[in-house]
Amino acid sequence: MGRLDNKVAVITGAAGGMGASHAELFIEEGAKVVVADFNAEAGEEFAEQLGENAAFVKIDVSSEDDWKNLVTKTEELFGPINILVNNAGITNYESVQDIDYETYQKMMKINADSVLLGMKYVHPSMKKGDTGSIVNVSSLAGMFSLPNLAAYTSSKFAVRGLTKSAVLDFGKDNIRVNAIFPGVIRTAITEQEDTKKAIAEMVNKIPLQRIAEPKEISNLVLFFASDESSYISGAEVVIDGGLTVSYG
Ligand SMILES: NC(=O)C1=CN([C@@H]2O[C@H](COP(=O)(O)OP(=O)(O)OC[C@H]3O[C@@H](n4cnc5c(N)ncnc54)[C@H](O)[C@@H]3O)[C@@H](O)[C@H]2O)C=CC1
Ligand SMILES: CC(=O)C(C)=O
Repeated sequence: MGRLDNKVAVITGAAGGMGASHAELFIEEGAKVVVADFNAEAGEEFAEQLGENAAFVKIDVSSEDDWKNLVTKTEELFGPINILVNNAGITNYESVQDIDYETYQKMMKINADSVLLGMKYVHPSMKKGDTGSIVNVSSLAGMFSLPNLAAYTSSKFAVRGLTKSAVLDFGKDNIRVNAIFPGVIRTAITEQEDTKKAIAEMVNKIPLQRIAEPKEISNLVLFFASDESSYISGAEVVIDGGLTVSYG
């Protein structure tokens, strides 16, 4: 028996990075998975690799119309949604004084507004089942700021706030909402040329002395997605190899 048997899951940003790792694990555990991403080429290929229990649906997570379409398509393919992982996100390494307003707004739309839209439009579908689970992906930068991360930090603090609001608003529908706060994980985001130096400096400070692999985050997401966490809502779990001990 899988830990997600009979569950329908939507994972945003699942064409690559951590989202793809979550999708693989969810499929192994018996879920039906919608790989939701705006990278259609990678997303389609990946969903095909995952097999008949996966499908790709194109979405720009900052578009209201795309969310409506995603919910309709998911229900047509697999039925009502039980699990939503709001994972898609982008980074920007600029300071408060240097960032231009347009870039700031784009970051907020993709990283934060997307979480509001996802929860808002998936909620009616989740209510059709007995229970639901939403996992919102913040970051260490949703707990503490780091230099030159003005927009990213704002957006990830917003994810934390939106999670708290949804815990209160969705509890009566037996929908649980939790947030995770990853540290430094090996994906395209941390491999970018312009960020390598900053990332290396962070990794030096990690008590476990290494970067994390995506699968290590997927194990936590799986726990929140499954019924094993049936009485957990509003949890905020930092998963960072101990890095934030020295921030607190
Ligand atoms: N990699 C890291 O060290 C950390 C990452 N995070 C967060 O984890 C989440 C996943 O990050 P990674 O896997 O590292 O990133 P990634 O860059 O490897 O993957 C992100 C995925 O999101 C998709 N995406 C980007 N914008 C989109 C949009 N507007 N609509 C739909 N899909 C979109 C991309 O196509 C890509 O498939 C993000 O929210 C990120 O902020 C948080 C803490 C640390
Ligand atoms: C990319 C990110 O969220 C970091 C390094 O905190």
